[in-house]
Amino acid sequence: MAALIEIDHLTKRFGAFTAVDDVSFTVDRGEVLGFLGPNGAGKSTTMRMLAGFMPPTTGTARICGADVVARPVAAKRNLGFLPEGAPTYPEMTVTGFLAFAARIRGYRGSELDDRVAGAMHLTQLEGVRLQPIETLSKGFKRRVGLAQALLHDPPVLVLDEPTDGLDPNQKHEVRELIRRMAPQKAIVISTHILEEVGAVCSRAIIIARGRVVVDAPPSVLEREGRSLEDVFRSLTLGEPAPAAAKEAA
Ligand SMILES: Nc1ncnc2c1ncn2[C@@H]1O[C@H](COP(=O)(O)OP(=O)(O)OP(=O)(O)O)[C@@H](O)[C@H]1O
Repeated sequence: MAALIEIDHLTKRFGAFTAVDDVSFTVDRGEVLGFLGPNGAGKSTTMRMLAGFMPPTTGTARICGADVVARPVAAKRNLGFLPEGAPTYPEMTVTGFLAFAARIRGYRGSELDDRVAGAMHLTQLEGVRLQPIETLSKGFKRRVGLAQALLHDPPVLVLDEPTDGLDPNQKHEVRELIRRMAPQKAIVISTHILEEVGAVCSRAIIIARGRVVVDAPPSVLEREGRSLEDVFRSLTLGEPAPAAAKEAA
């Protein structure tokens, strides 16, 4: 069976600048892929293209077999996407926004209420349910975005920095949530927090200047007595990949 996420030779150019350069990878059910790279490496651009929010210049992305450009509705039905930053519609309350998102997904009546309550429970938002999003702290706004991505319990999750702005307890909760969901889903998370990769990811891709420089399990990257931070620094500053990581790629 095909992987739930299939990215094939994806490239994005902004004028003469190539932000994402011929990126290919697949993610199977049960995998949590950590997407790493320095600022400006092309992580968010890749995730936006995968989520169907930005058209690629060339290449394709498929979610559960549906091309995100040719069959956007089928692809999005199976996708939960947490974009960078805060959710739109800042004047809406948390429940109002989640109910709106659930209606767009086709839920009505008690099923809609159950979906909203379930997503708020998973992300521990009950205490702020009636608060306008614009009055929430950064961490709570992030969790509203995450709740929106989880509403329909999709098989594919694409989460752009899911723990950004969260306090240590909340980071722990979100990592636990990702771990719990992992066996049933294909999950991609981007992060700058290297310890998060060891904590939740079964595989890591490091991207630099738009290109994949390594694709391997964190345990393979950390072999030979090197920390993930050392590996990240050497790969993104231009050194060749360690032999073990290349073999796994
Ligand atoms: N709409 C756009 N127009 C022009 N350039 C863009 C656009 N969006 C992104 N870029 C450029 O593409 C490159 C990759 O950006 P991207 O946001 O994907 O990086 P990133 O790896 O997510 O970085 P960060 O870790 O800082 O979030 C950057 O140089 C960025 O300035």
